[in-house]
Amino acid sequence: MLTSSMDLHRAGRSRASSSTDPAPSITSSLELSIQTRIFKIIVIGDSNVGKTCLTFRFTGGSFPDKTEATIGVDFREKAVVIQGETIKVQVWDTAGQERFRKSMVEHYYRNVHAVVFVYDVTKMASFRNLQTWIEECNGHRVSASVPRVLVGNKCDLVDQIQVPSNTALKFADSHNMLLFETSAKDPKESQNVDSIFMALACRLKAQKSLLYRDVEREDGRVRLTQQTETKSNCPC
Ligand SMILES: Nc1nc2c(ncn2[C@@H]2O[C@H](COP(=O)(O)OP(=O)(O)OP(=O)(O)O)[C@@H](O)[C@H]2O)c(=O)[nH]1
Ligand SMILES: [Mg+2]
Repeated sequence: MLTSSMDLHRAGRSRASSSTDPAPSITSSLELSIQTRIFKIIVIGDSNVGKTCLTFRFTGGSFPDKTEATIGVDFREKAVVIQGETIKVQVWDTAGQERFRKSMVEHYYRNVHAVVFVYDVTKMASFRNLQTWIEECNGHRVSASVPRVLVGNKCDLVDQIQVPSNTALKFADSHNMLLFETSAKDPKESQNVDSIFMALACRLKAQKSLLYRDVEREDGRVRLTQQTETKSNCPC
């Protein structure tokens, strides 16, 4: 799992103060946690469409040399600044293979803030299967107000494209989703990959104020309870 710059920053601060007085260190670390909003974004789609590579490109800024099928889920995080506010984008890179995801599905959809559906532009079957992924999402009571986007990946394989852009666009329109066609592999597309997650983060910031109010302790761990309220439009 990658660590966000916010995590490093937070760890640094708490280490610095803990050498003199451990009590303020715990307090300031907790205050920072409370102040930082977290947007949970899940990435869904067939196995091999490039979910891991896309999330790696966004959070790590590169294309992984080698990937293996994701088992369960991999968490990746990135701190982004939107209109002066630092927000932690928590990306859930889910498993596409049924055998590696079945025990995790409930966790994927719980308290999700946005959904990214991915298909492979060189595999028509991965595009057709989107309907099944959308049904699974709807079946887990994900509210219609949760933003969803469609991503056609592997656009660098120009000679192998099977899913025409206009077909994908029609599908996206009919499901009220934005369409991004991109490549996790092509470094020239990296800004486009970033814009998928940034567009969602901006939209979420405009929609909601996720306030972390009630701090509970459970099994020795601190759990932050979130509350949602409406906010003004984001000009991003
Ligand atoms: N040419 C090209 N290959 C890609 C791209 N993105 C991913 N791949 C390749 O596609 C294969 C699968 O990528 P992954 O990111 O592991 O796929 P996944 O969707 O996470 O698969 P699961 O974890 O099994 O669900 C790997 O061999 C990647 O190198 C891309 O944009 N272009
Ligand atoms: Mg994967």
